[in-house]
Amino acid sequence: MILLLVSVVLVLVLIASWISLVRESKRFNVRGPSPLPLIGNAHLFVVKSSEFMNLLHRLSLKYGDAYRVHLFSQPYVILTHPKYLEELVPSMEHITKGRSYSFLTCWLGQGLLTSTGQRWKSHRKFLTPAFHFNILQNFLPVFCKNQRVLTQKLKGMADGRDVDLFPIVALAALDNVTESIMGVCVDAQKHSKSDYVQSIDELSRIVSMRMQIPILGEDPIFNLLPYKTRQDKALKILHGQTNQVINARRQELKNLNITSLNASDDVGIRNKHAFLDLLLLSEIDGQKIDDESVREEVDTFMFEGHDTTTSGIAYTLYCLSNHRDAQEKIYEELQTIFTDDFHRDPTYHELHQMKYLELVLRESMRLFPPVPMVERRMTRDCEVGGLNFIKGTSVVINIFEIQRNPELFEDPLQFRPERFETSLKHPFSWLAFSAGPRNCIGQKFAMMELKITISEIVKNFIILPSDQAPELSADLILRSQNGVQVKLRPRN
Ligand code: HEM
Repeated sequence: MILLLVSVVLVLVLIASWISLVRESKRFNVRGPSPLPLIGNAHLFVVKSSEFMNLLHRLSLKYGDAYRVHLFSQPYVILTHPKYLEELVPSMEHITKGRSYSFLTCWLGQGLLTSTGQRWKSHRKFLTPAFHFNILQNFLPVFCKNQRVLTQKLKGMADGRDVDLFPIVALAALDNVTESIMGVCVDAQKHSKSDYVQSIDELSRIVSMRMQIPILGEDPIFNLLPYKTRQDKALKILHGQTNQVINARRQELKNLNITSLNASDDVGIRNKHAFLDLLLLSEIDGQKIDDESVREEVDTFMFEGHDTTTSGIAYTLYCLSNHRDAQEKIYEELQTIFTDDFHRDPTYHELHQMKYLELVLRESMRLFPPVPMVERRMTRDCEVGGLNFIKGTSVVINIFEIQRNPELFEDPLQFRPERFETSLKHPFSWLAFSAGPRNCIGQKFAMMELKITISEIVKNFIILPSDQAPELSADLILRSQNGVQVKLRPRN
């Protein structure tokens, strides 16, 4: 009898859920697959991570360049054409991030990437000077020093074997960001097994899994699994390290009797703590930023500033491995810049002279955008760019797909850096650093790091193709299931 009752209740719940999902899906003026009871379209997303981008491509071919899916009860609209972005991307209203970013809040709290509203506005305003030329040029010697370690490492591998660039570059990028943002050297390239380095890796993996496997995105289920304990352990180590660095610098400033950015010429500009000092000494509405918020911003820059550049560097080198002509052009450009001593470090001004390299970076990040998608959440029922959204919809801008659209880029799968010598067909057709008010605040930092790394590698090595093409996978970052492989041969 009880079994019968339970079965009846279950069937009623399933029917109610199905009716509600079908009704909701009809409120969108875009097409999409019919939702199933309870799970919506989540079953479609049970694919290998290397199939994820292909799945999105197939869905856009079937349902158009704006389509809807439901992951459980959560509606998503996926946009694969820039015509829908004209109102959305520049908007100061639709700046709230989508649901996927919620997996990061345990780590980054209300840092710049994940926050919204007034908090985001005021933090964006006070953090913008951190990427001023005066501060960025402090980081140049840091990047060059870490690059020398990377070049030495790669020399030991330049014997024709396959080299998976991703993990090797990731350690160099981690060193670059830790030293420039926190002002401390963790020497990840030499101590890759340190608790801190391992915890960053662990947390990135867990966040990535939660984004790719819909069921792990559900907190009640995730919290029951061993991943939660592993996440807590990694968080304790990461937050502990950030707090320790912040406290040490706060004490130093106190000992030096420095209480504001103007107190000393050196503070905030010409010193290795430039970024941290800005956070510790700036004021918002006459108030210093509290410790927790400083920690959240430091962690945000640590997160955003290393996996992104790793992906950018690894995939650019992959593109170059298949295009020897482009490598030679970069090499020739470098010869015209470094006429006195070819192997010395570049100056900030010389990085700007690397024009062809810049085209190569733009083209590589068009084909392999390090951030393949970004997501906004609609905070009310609204119509934006001709599309109807209901409150709570996550709107995904599929940068990867947009940047490979044949309407916007001729022969889109061809690697052709010269295409960026002429203007774009649509202002939002190249979105590697996104656009509008929530674009990448670190893009100058990133371009500087990318130029230093790629130019040094091209100076020292010929990059040859491996037989293995990367199997693309995506979370917040474009990765590869089988690594990003190239072969290296020393020049000369
Ligand atoms: C090649 C390297 C990079 C790429 C392709 C990239 C791309 C992006 C993109 C697409 C966004 C928008 C994210 C969104 O809308 O959700 C973003 C935001 C952001 N990026 Fe980058 N990024 C790179 C490097 C960096 C670096 C080096 C830093 C810092 C050191 C950084 C810090 C940030 C921050 C803090 C945000 C959030 C900005 C806001 O919402 O106001 N990024 N980045």
